[in-house]
Amino acid sequence: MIPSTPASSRLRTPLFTPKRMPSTSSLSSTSSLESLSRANSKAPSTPLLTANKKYKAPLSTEARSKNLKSKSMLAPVPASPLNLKPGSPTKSNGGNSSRPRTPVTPRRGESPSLFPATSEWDVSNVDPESVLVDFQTVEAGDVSAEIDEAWLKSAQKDLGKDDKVMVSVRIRPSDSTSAWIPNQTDNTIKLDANLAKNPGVGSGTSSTSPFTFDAILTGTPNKPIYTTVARSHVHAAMDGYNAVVFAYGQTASGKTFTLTGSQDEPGIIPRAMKDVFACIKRTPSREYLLRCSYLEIYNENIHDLLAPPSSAAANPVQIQGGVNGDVILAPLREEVVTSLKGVKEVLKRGDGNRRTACTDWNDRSSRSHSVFRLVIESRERSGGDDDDDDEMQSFSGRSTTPAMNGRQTPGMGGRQTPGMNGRQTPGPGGPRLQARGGRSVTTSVLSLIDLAGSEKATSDKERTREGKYINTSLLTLGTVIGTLADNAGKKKADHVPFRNSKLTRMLQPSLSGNARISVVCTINPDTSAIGESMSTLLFAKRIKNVKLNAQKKEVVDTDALIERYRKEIEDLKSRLAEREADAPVRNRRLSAREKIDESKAMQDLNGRIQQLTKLILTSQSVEDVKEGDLSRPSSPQKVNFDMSPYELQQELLAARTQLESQATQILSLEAALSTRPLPADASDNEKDRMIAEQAKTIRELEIVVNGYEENLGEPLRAVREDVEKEWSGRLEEEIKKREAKERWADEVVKELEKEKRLRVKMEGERQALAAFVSKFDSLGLNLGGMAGNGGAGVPSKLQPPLPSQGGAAAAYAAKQQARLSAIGNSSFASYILSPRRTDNMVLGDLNQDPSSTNPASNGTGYQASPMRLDSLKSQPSLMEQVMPEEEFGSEMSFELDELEVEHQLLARSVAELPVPSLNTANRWKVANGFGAGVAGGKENKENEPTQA
Ligand SMILES: Nc1ncnc2c1ncn2[C@@H]1O[C@H](COP(=O)(O)OP(=O)(O)OP(=O)(O)O)[C@@H](O)[C@H]1O
Repeated sequence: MIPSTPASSRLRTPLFTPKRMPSTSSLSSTSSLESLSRANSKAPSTPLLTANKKYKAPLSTEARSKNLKSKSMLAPVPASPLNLKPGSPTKSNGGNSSRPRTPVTPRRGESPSLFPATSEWDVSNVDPESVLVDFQTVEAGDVSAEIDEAWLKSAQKDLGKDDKVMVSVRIRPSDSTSAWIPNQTDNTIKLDANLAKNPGVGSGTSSTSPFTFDAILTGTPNKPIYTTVARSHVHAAMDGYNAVVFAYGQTASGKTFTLTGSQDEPGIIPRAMKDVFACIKRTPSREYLLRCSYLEIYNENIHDLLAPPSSAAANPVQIQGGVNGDVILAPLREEVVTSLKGVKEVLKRGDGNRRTACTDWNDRSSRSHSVFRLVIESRERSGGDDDDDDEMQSFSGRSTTPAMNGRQTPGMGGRQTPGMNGRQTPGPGGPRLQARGGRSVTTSVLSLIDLAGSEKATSDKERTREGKYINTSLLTLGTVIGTLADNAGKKKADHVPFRNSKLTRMLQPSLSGNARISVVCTINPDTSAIGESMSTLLFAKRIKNVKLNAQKKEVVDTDALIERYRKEIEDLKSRLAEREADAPVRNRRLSAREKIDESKAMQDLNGRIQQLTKLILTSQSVEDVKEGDLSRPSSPQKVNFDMSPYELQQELLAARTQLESQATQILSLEAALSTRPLPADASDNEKDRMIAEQAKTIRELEIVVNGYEENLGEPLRAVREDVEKEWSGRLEEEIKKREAKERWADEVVKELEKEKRLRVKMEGERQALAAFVSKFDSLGLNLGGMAGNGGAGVPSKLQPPLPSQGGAAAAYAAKQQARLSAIGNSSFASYILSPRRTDNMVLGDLNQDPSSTNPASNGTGYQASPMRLDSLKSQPSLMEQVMPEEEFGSEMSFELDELEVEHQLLARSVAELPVPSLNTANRWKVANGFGAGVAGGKENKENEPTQA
């Protein structure tokens, strides 16, 4: 699309000459490669015009003189001032305001004859069989003289074997000091250390470590570039492998110069075409069908550069998913070429359509990614035997020979893509050349790609918009390459975002591995471009790690094979029938040994028939797989409703074809099944053989299943390890907790035992005490009667109370009570001897009313000793009591101060006995707690020594 010129621009004097292709007339008269190169080369820039361009490094003297030379060879530019090419000022030089807007190279229109609505070479209009190229049809002038036998031999060895992308770096010549130090001996390149240190010049990177690639190339000549980076790939394509060569680098670094070249320095594309014809010339055994297409990706739209402008604009090329990961581009014109001249015309037409424009950095900057594709199909040359077959073939379709089940074998692409005008356009990779007479067809695609260069924002809005699309798609390419390299390095299968841009989507099959790839990374050596060059080198380093595994694509002539097998089966069957018919007569004459031999021969015949039947089925399956893997059942795919109606239609078509194919496969399997059962009279040998076969199949299946389990087991093992780790941690924790509890339980048990011992001891003491008390009670002394005081009055030291019957027990209880209260009420001792538990032997008994009518009283008002003893005895044993939870101090003593009690008792038993010692008396008083008044310290004081 030609951008409309803004009103402001229209007012200005048109001071520029659009950089466009020379007119057709100026080129059509020549057929030499030089004229092609000239046509494809960009208009050379004069030093004057490029002097103040950013990144537009002055070219070497050699390059400049060559450019000037090529300029002089182009169509003469009139001296009119209107036609003078203006300089492209830098932004600082006024930028947009002073520079007239440079339109994109006009698409078509200027030379309508270049863009015919239809072409006689359009593949849909020609019979492939009539446009084959072989060693006889190639003209001598079309071949490159550079291929010699020695090179061919060495190239053959490596074709398709390299599983890595070939990465080369080309440094554009420059008059200014180069920031990079190349070493062509060890193929390394590194940043000049002085520049890296200088932050004003460098890109901010301090890395001076060298990058190593497959080749480091310098200088202007394109021949060594082609020989090093592209020739082996072109030959691989001729040998049946897909091959891709592309140039990557910042704007104005020399990508187009490398791919297309100039008149004096033809680039990779023209040289590759010469090599293609040279290869054909050197291969007399094969015949070729060559067809080319040319497209560009501009602002994320794909334009067919060979299609008529009107239809191309109305029908942008769509990318569709093909079978086996292929992509189908439709509608895309493919033109058959039979000579170098034909290729040149196609290229010329396509180049005329390419969008280039003058930018701040490049007079003729590619504003799009351009892809030139050559589909190469070849097969063994016919010896003439199958010429009759040729007549049976329709030029646009496949063999009409019905296959075994009467089915029509689908084409390799599995479907025919309707073209723009309803014509049938095969997708790329869909062979037009038919495998026939047992001769298989090899198909490959050679893609030569000139990427647009990454660039910074320019002063022109349109250029900036284009730049954004360019940078975004290059960024996606970088991401895709990065992920592929990562996947290859770490053996991962991360999602690769091929669909994020048209470029990566189109390159998907190749980048996924099914192509030999060579990348030329072009760099501008200027110090001002260190950052961009560094990023180009990093891209180059990443793509080096992408793994490839290019496979030859071969289509065998299954129909011919099947026909041959069928004939042989018929022949064998008739021989078998003959033998069986005269078997009864013959068998009579045969010896036993001959009969065995005869039976063996029959078995062999049967075996061969079965083998051939199997082969027929296998050939058909192979064909199905090769022709689009349609026979293999696949899980239903999700329908992407974002697809255009056209794409959906294609999907529908593909699905229908797949259904048909599956139906066919069912038929084949049924046929196979019907041949399986053994005949009733099958010999033991035959049965053994079949059993052995089945056993083998089972073994194979077991191997597959084991392998599957191992693979599947891997993630499970990882999960199990994680779980084990987690649970072993928990288990340890639990064990620790349990041990702590056990320790605690041990301690509790020990404490309980201690407690038990204590209780036993206490019980012993209690019983001893009871015995002691009963002993004193049995003396019959009136300990509680206070006889010495006349039976009344308060006891004093001078008149201590006389011992009374049961008094010892009371005295003891009182003493214990006093002791325990000192220890604390909550103690075990207070619990044992608390009033609650000794209701009938309270201390207050000593002061009990003598007139008490208590039947237990002995008339003195005090409980009889036996009663108290009984009461004491009626106390539950300590051993039977509930264990108190508190821990009792070990310092608790229940020992009875027997001596003292005895002493007191003796003192009381005789009224006039000498007064007990002061200390003893005091202790006794306190211990016996003579009522509130008696116990009070005051009253005690009154009764103390003064009274004495
Ligand atoms: N190796 C070289 N020897 C001589 N001249 C060169 C070389 N490489 C590039 N040039 C010149 O430098 C200029 C820019 O090169 P070219 O157009 O190939 O860059 P590009 O990378 O394709 O830029 P863009 O991405 O903008 O299209 C052209 O005039 C070209 O002739």
